[in-house]
Amino acid sequence: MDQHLHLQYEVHRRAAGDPRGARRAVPLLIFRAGRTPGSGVRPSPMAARGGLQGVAMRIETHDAMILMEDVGKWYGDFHVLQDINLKISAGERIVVCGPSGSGKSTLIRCLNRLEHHQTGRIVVNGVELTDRIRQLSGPLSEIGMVFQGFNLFPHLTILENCTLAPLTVRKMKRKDAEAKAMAFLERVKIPDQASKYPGQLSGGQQQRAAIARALCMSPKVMLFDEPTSALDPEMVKEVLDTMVGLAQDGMTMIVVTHEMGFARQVADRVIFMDKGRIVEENNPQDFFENPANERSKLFLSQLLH
Ligand SMILES: Nc1ncnc2c1ncn2[C@@H]1O[C@H](COP(=O)(O)OP(=O)(O)OP(=O)(O)O)[C@@H](O)[C@H]1O
Repeated sequence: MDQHLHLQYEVHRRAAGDPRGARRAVPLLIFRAGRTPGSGVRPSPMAARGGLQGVAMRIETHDAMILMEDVGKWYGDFHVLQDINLKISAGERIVVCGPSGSGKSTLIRCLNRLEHHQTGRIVVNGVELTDRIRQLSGPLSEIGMVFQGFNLFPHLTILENCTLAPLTVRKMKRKDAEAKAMAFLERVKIPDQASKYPGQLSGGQQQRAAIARALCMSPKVMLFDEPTSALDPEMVKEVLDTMVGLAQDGMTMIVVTHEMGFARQVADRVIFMDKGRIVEENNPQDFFENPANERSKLFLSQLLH
């Protein structure tokens, strides 16, 4: 489970000291949300000084919302992602599956800078993710992520969880942010939980609140990392139904899940990973009925037993 929920605050500042004025750089300064109850939101020391942490430059990727080219990543000596090549268009629904430890979470965490790749290139929404961009910010803040463990702020109400980023990152007026949050809480069918704290909700309700919170930032793409694995079986359906609704609305989605029924119903493509590689990329019908890879066949047969 991810313990590090960061919110990114974007501060636009003209690049200082560029005598030619040719590089219209937009420094992206990152603040970190307080992680202890009551600590509120504080800028990192560097951000408080107005320091430069990263420079984003728009890259033309044609119709690709997400582009991964020969991406590699290591944890120490362990090669966790190898030769990852992936192109995802706006509106596509991708399900990523594979055995435990195959690198699925790491792959999607690289897309929003919770992890850093070491080789190759990742471009998200026209922005290349370089080492200088430490976390999502600017155009990348339009990526929503939903974690297995919900990661709601426990000391904030559900409504406050949903309005925090729109108020601080998007600078929305409180009235508008709250109206938007309530609209999404209605959509995920928990408007009556708005004034409660996460600990007072069921797991399924917390996960739907987490989805509503992500939607409040008007994301262009949503990443889901095993969103139902921590839920009791009776709560899985309510979360999957919410995700199916999002898919039907045309949201670009990358979903790491073992819920193969969801994959069959929703996915445009299924990506199967093994030992850090994408070993099969197929439409759901072929993937489930005629998997091309021996490892996928074994994986699917084990799921059925
Ligand atoms: N921070 C880390 N440091 C070292 N190794 C890590 C780290 N995070 C993950 N790993 C290792 O990298 C491999 C891939 O992990 P990852 O979580 O991406 O796999 P996964 O396919 O999502 O697995 P699961 O289905 O069990 O969640 C695993 O062997 C894991 O132990």
